[in-house]
Amino acid sequence: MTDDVLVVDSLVRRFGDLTAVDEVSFRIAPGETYGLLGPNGAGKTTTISMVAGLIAADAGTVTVAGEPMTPRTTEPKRHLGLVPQELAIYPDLTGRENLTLFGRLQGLRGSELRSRVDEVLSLIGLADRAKDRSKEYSGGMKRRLNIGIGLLNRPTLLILDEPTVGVDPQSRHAILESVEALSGEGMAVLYTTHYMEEAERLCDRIGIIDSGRLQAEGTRDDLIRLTGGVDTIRLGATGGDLAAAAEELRQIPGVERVQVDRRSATLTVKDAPALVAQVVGTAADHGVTLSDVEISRPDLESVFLHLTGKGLRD
Ligand SMILES: Nc1ncnc2c1ncn2[C@@H]1O[C@H](COP(=O)(O)OP(=O)(O)OP(=O)(O)O)[C@@H](O)[C@H]1O
Repeated sequence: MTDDVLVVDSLVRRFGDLTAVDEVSFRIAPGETYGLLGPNGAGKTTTISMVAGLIAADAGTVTVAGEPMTPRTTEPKRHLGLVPQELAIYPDLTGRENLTLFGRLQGLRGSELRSRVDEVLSLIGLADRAKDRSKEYSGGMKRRLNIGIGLLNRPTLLILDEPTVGVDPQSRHAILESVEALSGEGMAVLYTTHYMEEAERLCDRIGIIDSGRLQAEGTRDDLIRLTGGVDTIRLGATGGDLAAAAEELRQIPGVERVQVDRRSATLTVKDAPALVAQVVGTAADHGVTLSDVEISRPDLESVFLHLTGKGLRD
């Protein structure tokens, strides 16, 4: 027995000679946001299409809320809210009318339908535009309405397929905030993206997917550790005795290496934000005048590069 909302076990899907999804396994617990992070063509949409029971798997299983999911099963689909990449809204209907129509299709009626539509409109930040036809909405507002449709049935598991692609910054912000709010209410979320910033901000755990295979999985910090990643602090100097300062910088606990040239020192350290004040203070004690201080830390882009030898946006 498991309490996990979603269990994906050794999922495989082929298209002709291409194995689009190759032995992918992961789990999502209640209230957890799980990100599938990978470039275009990595297999994200194909994976979630099997999770949502839209297409059949060639091998492997999907279990939603304890029940097996296949294209033929209906019961586990009640627990799902699927927000596809493509918009599935009626442009001539208002936001409210769209939600009401889809709510009816899902079996909601009367006052229950009206109150759920109101709740969803406020969740997606469209309450004040509810009476406008959706064709008058910005691209981002249309996407938010698309997400709203996926929320009507109060899903246990919400699946969002690259929900912020091509949206304006304001709508992107609103979408990310809604996902955080839903997750805060205990909803499990499966979120696909090729934006590492979104995976870092939203996801409790992240699966890095490329060429149909899950290359690695874990929290952001777990994944960063895979790179053997260390931080760097770079000091740019316009004057003072950098070499003498470097001798002392090497003695600071947590500083692993210091490389010095005429105008700069680069420190390899364990935790740059925790050490930067002491580093700057030590340099100042040696009369070093700093022109700039730069911290860099490995991110999920570095992890992807480490695992696959290429960038996320190649
Ligand atoms: N119906 C299909 N027939 C043939 N090949 C397909 C089909 N659907 C997907 N593929 C291929 O499977 C691979 C994975 O595609 P998929 O759409 O799952 O990737 P993705 O990570 O979601 O990328 P994107 O964000 O571009 O959709 C790609 O090489 C794609 O061309």
